[in-house]
Amino acid sequence: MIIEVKRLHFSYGSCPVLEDVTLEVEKGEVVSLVGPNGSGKTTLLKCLNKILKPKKGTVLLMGKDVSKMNLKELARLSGYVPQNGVRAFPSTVFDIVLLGRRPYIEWRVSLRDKEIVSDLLRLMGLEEMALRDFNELSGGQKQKVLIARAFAQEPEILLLDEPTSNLDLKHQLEVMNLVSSTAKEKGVAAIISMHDLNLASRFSDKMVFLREKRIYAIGRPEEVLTPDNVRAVYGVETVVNKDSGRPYIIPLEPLQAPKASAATKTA
Ligand SMILES: Nc1ncnc2c1ncn2[C@@H]1O[C@H](COP(=O)(O)OP(=O)(O)OP(=O)(O)O)[C@@H](O)[C@H]1O
Repeated sequence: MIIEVKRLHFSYGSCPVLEDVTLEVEKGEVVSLVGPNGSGKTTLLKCLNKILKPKKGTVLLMGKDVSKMNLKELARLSGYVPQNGVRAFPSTVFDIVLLGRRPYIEWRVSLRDKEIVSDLLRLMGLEEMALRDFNELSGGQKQKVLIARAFAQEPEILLLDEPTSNLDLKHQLEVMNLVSSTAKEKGVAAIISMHDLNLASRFSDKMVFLREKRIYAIGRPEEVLTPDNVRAVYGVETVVNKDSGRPYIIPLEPLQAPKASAATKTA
């Protein structure tokens, strides 16, 4: 098992956000974290990457307690792409992606480091902007550069927080295909928070539904992407279509909130 989360609890101050979260991810598995706004997806990813410290429970990466790892060790193991792109000092796209090699660079950048970066820029269609200032890119372009940086780390684990939120349809598919093929070919374990349930269904081996601080459902998309689960987690009626292999949903209507009482209306 590459990732093992055991009975994790997390609070911001006195406000609990995650309770009793247990999760296992194997080599080569792509797991999507889904759930409404504020359900704790980002918080969970940050606990996995030692950015946040859980109140209780453990996170083991490759069998080792993440709280006992130093930053270099963690960076070799895990590539994290935050939700809202970072602002960097003026630096080129090439140099930002090269930062992903930092855990491996001892005295100076090697030819191999540069080749890895060039290959990734080509693979992700970023070659033409290699010498542009990162801060001048569009939101989607920045997102792709940060994903390339995470890949440059050659990690065993990828933690991606809404990696496709700023991407157009074609780039969404390109990035998700890249994550999926890297997972399968290199045995990387990926945990990805997402809002697009259909994209999650198409590319994940497992989906994790978070609701009210806890895991509400976990399993293969065919098992858990059901109208009942979507209603319970999001409060939306859906039709689930299964005619193309993986299930995909067609949202109908949000469930009606209880009608306001006469007293409330006239107040
Ligand atoms: N730094 C913080 N301090 C206090 N509360 C926070 C902090 N960051 C997040 N929260 C709260 O923790 C809860 C979970 O937030 P989190 O960002 O993990 O959710 P999410 O599922 O990633 O949401 P979204 O889908 O909107 O990105 C929310 O109620 C949020 O308001």
